[in-house]
Amino acid sequence: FKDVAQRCASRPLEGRLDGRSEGLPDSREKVMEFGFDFCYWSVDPAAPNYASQEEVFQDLGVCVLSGASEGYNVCLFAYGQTGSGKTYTMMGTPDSIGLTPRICQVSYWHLRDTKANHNLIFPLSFLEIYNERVRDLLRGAEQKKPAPLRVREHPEKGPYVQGLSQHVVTDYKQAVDLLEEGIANRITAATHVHDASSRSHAIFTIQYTQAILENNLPSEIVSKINLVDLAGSERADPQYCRDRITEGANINKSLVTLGIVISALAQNSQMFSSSQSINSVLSEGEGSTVGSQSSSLSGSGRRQCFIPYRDSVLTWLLKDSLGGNSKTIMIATVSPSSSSYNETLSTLRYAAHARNIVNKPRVNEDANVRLIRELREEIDRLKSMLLSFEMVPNFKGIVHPKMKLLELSL
Ligand SMILES: Nc1ncnc2c1ncn2[C@@H]1O[C@H](COP(=O)(O)OP(=O)(O)OP(=O)(O)O)[C@@H](O)[C@H]1O
Repeated sequence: FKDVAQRCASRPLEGRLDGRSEGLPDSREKVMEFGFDFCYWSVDPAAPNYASQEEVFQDLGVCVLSGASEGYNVCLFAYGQTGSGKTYTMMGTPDSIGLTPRICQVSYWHLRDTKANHNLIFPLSFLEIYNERVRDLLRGAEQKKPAPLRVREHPEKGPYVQGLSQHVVTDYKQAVDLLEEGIANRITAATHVHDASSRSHAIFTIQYTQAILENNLPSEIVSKINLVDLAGSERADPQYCRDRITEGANINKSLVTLGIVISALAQNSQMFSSSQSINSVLSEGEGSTVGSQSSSLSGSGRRQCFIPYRDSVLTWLLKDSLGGNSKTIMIATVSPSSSSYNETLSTLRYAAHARNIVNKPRVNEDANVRLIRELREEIDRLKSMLLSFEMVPNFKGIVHPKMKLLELSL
């Protein structure tokens, strides 16, 4: 991703974890290095380097909001082992609200400030993926046991959930009520480390919609903000009941697929950037004929990896966020406990792969407005061509067939 950040948001240890860490030094003394854009420590609120929710919001949440207001799709997702602080970071607690409500809060401040223009609207939706099925978390009491929703793919807009409810609310209070309703509907269960572990992946989506006037035409820029709280990446304990084991297997399946997708995208991005640098070296050295040679080199060399987005509902739904038109931030949460060494290492490796992905975000322009802009640019280009023909002395008085065509097309 272009803007990957890792949050090493270590939380205070709970009794059970504490007991197992016992402050013993870790025997594995090999130093491993991982890069990151931001690193936060949130174990002891009294520590001078303690990172508050506000600080995390100022770094990451503001980035999300500025990307969306510029017209880009933005995705922020939290990945890490069970109990490491994903839900705390994404949602927070009533006393310490997390990224999602803060992003809503600032969005609705914008809405209030620009209300006179009626140019902003933010439909919200909230879903969870549980056992590879999509559930609408905002269906209310109307459906006791809602049928799973189907994922479909639009040729231009990409994957979407058919029948997912969209809620247009007008202030922060209503947005937070919806968020709380969704969180309460989410499936949680006790695991060996966490009493209320999220057993599903949750995706809260804000359709950041701006009505604008471009080229004197009313148009809309719709940027999608996906805020994703993943289920914990832990191994299923064989002593759990059957439901927990099935859940664990499905969580692992989707997280393993996410890992494969991230690795494949990272590999493709690296291949692309190395073929770009070969191209530039060759073209610098050998002039114009080399371009075709080098492209065949990269073309006939290693082939781009296939990206198995459809192997899990999670990766299918996040297809654009992971490898397409989106600015994406990954938050990796890790526990300070030495008993979590392996999980921590695997989380950091996951994040290190994600850092290599280069997405291609673009402003989501209205298709008609884009067409008009492109046509105007084409007219300007043709006009300047015409002018340059007229300026060439030999062409004075001679009606070149291309000029005739140009005049006709203008
Ligand atoms: N930085 C923090 N400061 C204070 N409390 C925290 C912090 N991070 C997490 N906690 C608390 O630790 C507990 C577990 O955190 P949380 O639910 O966020 O974990 P999780 O990674 O989402 O777990 P799971 O994957 O099992 O859902 C919660 O009670 C939460 O409030």
